Amino acid sequence: MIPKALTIAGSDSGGGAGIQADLKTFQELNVFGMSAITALTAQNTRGVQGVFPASNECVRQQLDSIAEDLKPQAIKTGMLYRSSIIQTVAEKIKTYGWSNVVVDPVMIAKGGASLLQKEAIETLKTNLIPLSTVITPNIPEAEVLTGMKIKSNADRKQAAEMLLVLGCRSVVIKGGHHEDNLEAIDLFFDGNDFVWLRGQRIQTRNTHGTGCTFSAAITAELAKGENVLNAIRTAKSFIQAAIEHELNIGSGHGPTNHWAFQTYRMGRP
Ligand SMILES: Nc1ncnc2c1ncn2[C@@H]1O[C@H](COP(=O)(O)OP(=O)(O)O)[C@@H](O)[C@H]1O
Ligand SMILES: Cc1ncc(COP(=O)(O)O)c(N)n1
Repeated sequence: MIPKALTIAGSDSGGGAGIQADLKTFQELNVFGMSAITALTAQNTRGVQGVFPASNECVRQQLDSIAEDLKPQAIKTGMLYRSSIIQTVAEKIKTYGWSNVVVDPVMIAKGGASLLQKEAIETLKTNLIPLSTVITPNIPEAEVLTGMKIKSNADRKQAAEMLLVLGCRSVVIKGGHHEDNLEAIDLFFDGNDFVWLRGQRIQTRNTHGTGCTFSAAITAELAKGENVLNAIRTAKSFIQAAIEHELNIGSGHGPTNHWAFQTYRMGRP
């Protein structure tokens, strides 16, 4: 069976984050990618110039069209923008019984633009996170979701425990925003074990779309039937290669290199 994955997210016209990063990542991991677009953004490596959200009906119909004909073995959510879109997505996940749900709680673009309305945070917590297999907040997102400051490793563990109480089955709190300048370390927790996933920190400004790419790689591996921790380990290796082998595209925060994992880690077939 061909593994198929669905991304429910925003479009990044610059090609480095959002739907575009997700589909490129699925493709690189040999997974057939599908998409439901929640918002169009006018965006490049310098920032977000415009946000044009889709109607609820538009999101609903995309999800129905996919579900009626194609069965994704895993799905991810990225930019959802407003509360009613989150509600629509949560309803459809339940209606279609979709499993292997990765929720990337995208809130703010690296340049500072808001990709999620403030009043939608509560809906994310109550409607969508309880349906998820894994959520992948960065440190600032984990702080918003828990209401606590995260500085030390002990803080991060405590935040992971609090996030599990929201009803997700597991969590990875990503360390890209941590002040450690030698390593980028992510923390996985599933209610039993804490696992620290370490990687060398690359000194670069080309980190546009790292979070999208990381969660898409987890989704692709889940679609193939991998368990959550193995999926996260592969995703960590995928994003490490994508940051390390930088492309230097654009004059701002450039995209990561989505073909680096295949080319340098796996060797192209
Ligand atoms: N400079 C870097 N060098 C190596 N890995 C990084 C770097 N920045 C982020 N990462 C990794 O990329 C992934 C995405 O993390 P992060 O940047 O925190 O997410 P987001 O894009 O949501 O803010 C994580 O696995 C993180 O450890
Ligand atoms: C449409 C869209 N979705 C998500 C992000 C977040 O990007 P990042 O992965 O760098 O946090 C973005 N900039 N644009």
